[in-house]
Amino acid sequence: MITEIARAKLNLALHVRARRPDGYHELETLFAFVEHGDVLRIVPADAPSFRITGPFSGALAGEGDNLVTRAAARFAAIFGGGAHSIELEKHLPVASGIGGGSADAAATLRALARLHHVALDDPKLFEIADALGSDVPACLLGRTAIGKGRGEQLETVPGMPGTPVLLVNPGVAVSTAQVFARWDGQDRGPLGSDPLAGRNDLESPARAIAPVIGDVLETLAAQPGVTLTRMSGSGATCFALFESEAARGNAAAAIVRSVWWCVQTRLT
Ligand SMILES: C[C@](O)(CO)[C@H](O)COP(=O)(O)OP(=O)(O)OC[C@H]1O[C@@H](n2ccc(N)nc2=O)[C@H](O)[C@@H]1O
Ligand SMILES: Nc1ncnc2c1ncn2[C@@H]1O[C@H](COP(=O)(O)OP(=O)(O)OP(=O)(O)O)[C@@H](O)[C@H]1O
Repeated sequence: MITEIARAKLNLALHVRARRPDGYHELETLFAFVEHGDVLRIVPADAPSFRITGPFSGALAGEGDNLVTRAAARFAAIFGGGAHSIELEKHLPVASGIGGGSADAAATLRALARLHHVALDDPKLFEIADALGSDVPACLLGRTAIGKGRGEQLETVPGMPGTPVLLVNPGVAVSTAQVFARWDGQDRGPLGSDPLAGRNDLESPARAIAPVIGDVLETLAAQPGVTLTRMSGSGATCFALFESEAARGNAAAAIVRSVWWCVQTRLT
């Protein structure tokens, strides 16, 4: 059995530069990953099977299609390898800006590659990832990186491993396509030499759809020891970086009294 962690993705900064004729947007983003994530278990089997367990399995129960099974089908079409029994233990909220589905698809590709002796840097794996979604190549790479284009042009950069992080989601699912559609079309400039001094251009359109995001950001920014507060991706999950684990713990204790999903983790 192969086990892979599908780590949550954060956009430490996300600059939207242009709307493209194909309906996508040109981005400049700083991708980072945290320790917390979904868990994927894959074992070769006589017949294919797929089951979802874990605290957020219910949100996906009614959907016949899943990025995990799509990734497995595309892997099989290119590399072969037969049937598998797959379990996805869902810990990340769905449609929440931290790339849960993308991380699951990437973890599926990594697990199958390990099982069938395909090199993790095989360009065909990246082609499969690219076809599955804009965030999947970054999740396959799984390292701190600047992303350009649709998000698939990646350049690794030094990360800040071990930095204490608090993830907070107010329990509102936000559609990525709807948030991009509300972007006002104004280019506010590139990522600078310090991307952490940047911004998330999807924050304003996401807040128009889910105003509670403003409350989350305000609550996080008010916590002692916070060094950065921002929304990730198209929302609604927001994150805060802290100067110490103690400061993060105190913030989590204050926030956990609300009904918001709140997880203490670290950057990888
Ligand atoms: C917001 C981010 O999470 C930032 O990392 C990504 O840009 C979104 O990545 P994703 O969920 O993997 O996105 P996809 O599944 O490729 O696209 C979902 C929808 O988001 C919009 N989309 C996505 C990526 C992009 N660069 N421009 C877009 O306009 C499109 O309407 C698309 O139909
Ligand atoms: N394994 C999966 N986990 C979560 N969502 C999935 C999965 N497979 C398919 N989906 C579909 O993908 C949609 C987006 O889910 P996901 O959790 O990846 O969004 P997200 O966190 O907003 O991603 P991003 O940050 O890439 O925009 C869901 O509404 C769901 O219908």
